[in-house]
Parts: sequence; C-alpha cells; structure tokens
Amino acid sequence: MRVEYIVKLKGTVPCLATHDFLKTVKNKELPNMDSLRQKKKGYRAHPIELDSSHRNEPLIDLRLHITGINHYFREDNPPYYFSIPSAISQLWVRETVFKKLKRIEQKLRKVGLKLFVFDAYRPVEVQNYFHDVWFPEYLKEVLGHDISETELRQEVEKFWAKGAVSSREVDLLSPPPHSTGAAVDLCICRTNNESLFFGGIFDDVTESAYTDYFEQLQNRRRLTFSETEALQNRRLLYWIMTDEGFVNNPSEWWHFSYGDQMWAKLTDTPAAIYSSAWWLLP
Ligand SMILES: C[C@@H](N)C(=O)N[C@H](C)C(=O)O
Ligand SMILES: [Zn+2]
Repeated sequence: MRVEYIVKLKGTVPCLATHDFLKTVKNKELPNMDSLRQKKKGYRAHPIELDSSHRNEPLIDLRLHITGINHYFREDNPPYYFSIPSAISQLWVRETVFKKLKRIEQKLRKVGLKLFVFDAYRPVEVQNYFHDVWFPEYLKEVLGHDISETELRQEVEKFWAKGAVSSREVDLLSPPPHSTGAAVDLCICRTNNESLFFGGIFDDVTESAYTDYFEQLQNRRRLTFSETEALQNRRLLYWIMTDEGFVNNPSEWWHFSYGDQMWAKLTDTPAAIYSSAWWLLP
C-alpha cells in the first residue's frame, strides 16, 4: 500500500505490478536451446510463400519511433571500430515487425525501460563482408591457417549467415535473414539510454552469445552477481519478444525475427512470409 501511494505522488517509482512483471519474466527459465539449435539447421531451405499478402509490405525506419543506431554504420562499434563498407544508417523493418516492436516498447516503457536496436535490414554487401572476409580471417587467426574450407564454413555459419551475389541479386527462396526486413538485432536499455547488462557485447560471436549461455553455466557452477543479472536480462528480452510472436536465434541473444525462414522453421509454420526486401527500399 505504501509503495503505491508513493507512485501516485512521484510517478517515477515502479509500482508493485511492474515489480511483479519483471520478477516473473526474469525468473522464467528459457526453453532447451540445444534442441532449437538443431531444429534451426537447414532453415535457408524452408519454403517461402513468395506471393503472400505480405510480399509488398513496406519498410519503416525504426529510428522514427524506437531508439537505435545502426551498429555497422557507426565507427564506435566494438569489436570492429570502423564503419563497414556499404552499411546504411537506417534501421528498416517490415511494417508488421515495426508494429510488434512498438507494442513491446509500450510494455517496457511502463517499467522504465525501452528497446535499443543495433541492426535491422542489412545490405547483402555487409553480410558478405562478414561471412566471406571478416569472420573467416578472424577464425583463421584463432584456429590456425590450416583449417579446411569445410570446417571454416561450418564455424562461420554458427554465427554469420551466408550472403548472396549482391543486394539486387538474392535467391528469393533463400535470402539472408537480415535482407528480408523481418530480422532485428536489439537489446533493452533504461530510458536514460543506459543498456541493461546482457553478459557480452553485441556481435561477440563466441558461445557466450548463445541465448542460454548462462542457463547452461548455472548447471555447472554458481553464477556471480553479474552473470545472474545477464541471465535474467536475457530472459526478459526473450520472453517479451517471443510473447509478441518473434522467434529468437538460439545462437545469438540479440537476434529476433518474425516471418522469415528461421521463424517459420522454428515455429513449424509451413512457409515463411517474407523474402528479400531490397526492392522496397525507398
Ligand atoms: C552475427 C550477427 N550479427 C548476425 O546477424 N547473425 C545472423 C545469423 C545473420 O548473419 O543473419
Ligand atoms: Zn541478427
């Protein structure tokens, strides 16, 4: 009773109901993600309904309504620290995806939080750079230059999806996820732009990026305070996004999508509803 009274006076102190909401989602365990990582395999061959009513759905620049900075466009973008060639400043997503994110944003605002978006529509040239150049070069340094091409590709594709010839020339039945306007990379921050702690930076493409990394770690040993915080914030992001129909890439805590091939494969939907969105760009 006393807390509710204070809320009415100041309006900034979270009320009992919001405490309950955060407590509930932060304590809700994530599903088994080893099986989801298995299920995800081969998602680029999953059917796409090319004549779906969503085919022409416009792209909206998220930045008009939701906080975000295109991570590949900016220069202060660890671990790269340079603007990736062909990167764009906009954060384009399909209209349906945008509406879902807006509803999530409204829920978060009620508890003093908001979304922060790192990337959305991604030019294929940026995808190709990471898949064909940046990450293979990094892996060769780490794993040794004598690694076979097949092994290298397998390692790369744990985290970076195969690209296409160019943004204009995409196989419409197998588009890179971020070329569809259906995929988004994001986290949650406080309304003062301070990020919640997720236990690693965006694009830390090691196993610590697995959404359930801390869930698995806690089965092996007691978590530190920081690790517990990361575990709970990943749960919050996961549940608030999936509650709106998004699917999480189980290998990356920050990657969610609605309507693309990964979404269809993981939700047992017979066909994805979005293919490449290149021709919809203004
Ligand atoms: C690594 C990350 N930023 C990413 O986008 N990965 C997914 C799988 C992709 O390449 O589409
Ligand atoms: Zn992503």
